[in-house]
Amino acid sequence: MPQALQASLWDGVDPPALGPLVPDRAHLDATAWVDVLPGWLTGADDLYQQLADEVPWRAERRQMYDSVVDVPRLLSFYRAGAALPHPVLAEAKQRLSAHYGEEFTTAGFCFYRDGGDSVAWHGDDKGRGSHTDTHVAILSLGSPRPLLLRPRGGGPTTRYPLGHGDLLVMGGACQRTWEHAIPKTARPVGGRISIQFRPHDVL
Ligand SMILES: O=C(O)CCC(=O)C(=O)O
Ligand SMILES: [Fe+2]
Repeated sequence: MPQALQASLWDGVDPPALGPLVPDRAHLDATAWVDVLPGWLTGADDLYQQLADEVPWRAERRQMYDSVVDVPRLLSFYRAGAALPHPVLAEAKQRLSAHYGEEFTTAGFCFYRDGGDSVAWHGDDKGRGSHTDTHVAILSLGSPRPLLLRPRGGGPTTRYPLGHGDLLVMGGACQRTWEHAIPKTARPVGGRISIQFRPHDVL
């Protein structure tokens, strides 16, 4: 039986639904923190497949020193005001805005097709995040992949496993004083879709 069909027989009877928004906070240091809520979104097997099939994914290429290389993941960006591909994602955006007291306006989608896809160490600091405390909320679907965090000045790496339906929110000074990454893995992993909700001018 194909994997996608099998998954939908197990889980497809339940529509996607968000549970209570009661994350656990870990303080990375005095000014940066991470909130984690495993399984915030349930019943999302069909949603994962719908997003994989229907989001207008783009493959990007970027200048890297003197060559142009493929960005190792597929991307799609829903700007402020754009209709999201499923109502439960609009609900997630609205509930995150109410909970964190800052309006999440945009949604970035990343599709990690397999363990060869990744995002290198970076902060979301091409905007307000370079000088202002803000939030970046990540909803993870599909195969589990760890999100790594490390202080910019150097120091130990912390690993947050992100599974199907899990929420992770980076807050405070996290985008300018810490870096995050999704490393490649040689393990055989399936696809993962990450949805990043960001406030105005956080990129
Ligand atoms: O895949 C993720 O959850 C993180 C993606 C990310 O850090 C970014 O697109 O800025
Ligand atoms: Fe990021």
